[in-house]
Amino acid sequence: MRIYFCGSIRGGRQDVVIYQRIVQKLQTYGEVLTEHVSHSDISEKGEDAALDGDRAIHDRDIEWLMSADVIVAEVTQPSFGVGYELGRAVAVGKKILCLFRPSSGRVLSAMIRGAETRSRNSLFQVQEYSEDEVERVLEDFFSALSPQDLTRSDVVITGSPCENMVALQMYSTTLLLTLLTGCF
Ligand SMILES: O=c1[nH]c(=O)n([C@H]2C[C@H](O)[C@@H](COP(=O)(O)O)O2)cc1CO
Repeated sequence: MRIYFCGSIRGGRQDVVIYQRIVQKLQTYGEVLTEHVSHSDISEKGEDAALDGDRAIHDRDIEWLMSADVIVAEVTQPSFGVGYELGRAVAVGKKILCLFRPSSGRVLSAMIRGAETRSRNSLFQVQEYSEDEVERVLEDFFSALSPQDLTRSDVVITGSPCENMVALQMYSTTLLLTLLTGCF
């Protein structure tokens, strides 16, 4: 399983110790693409972007994000980058878990809390937790994952299989007619 972990960098590094615990636990389930987010030698200045500056970080991370099976984000420390990553992940229908600690005294953005869908197989979940229960919260999340959750597709198909079949047939017929009329 490919896991993309989101955590604040330029938004503030106060929670780096909890990021380390999360990444360590995530590594028992699969490959954590963004392990560096938990490294204590990365400061609020961000990675040493020797390669090609911020564009290289952005393009690399978006490529990882799109290839990930599941996204786990620690959202207690507000971060533009994490918010952006979550928005891009929602747009392509990724399975997302957001972790928030109410003990921080912060109030989570409505654009994160309000994105939660409450159906049984919800793609976007917000989980409140306290530090001592972080491993258990992750265990519960991963043990409830179903194969359907693990989509790597960039295309979100919203219709029922039957509706999609009808749409495909109509599309093929239109294409055929266009080709035929183009020939005469
Ligand atoms: O140096 C970096 N490396 C990097 O991978 N990121 C990505 C991963 C994090 O989940 C997210 C953090 O965003 P921000 O720096 O705005 O807090 O952005 C962000 C930065 C710096 O903005």
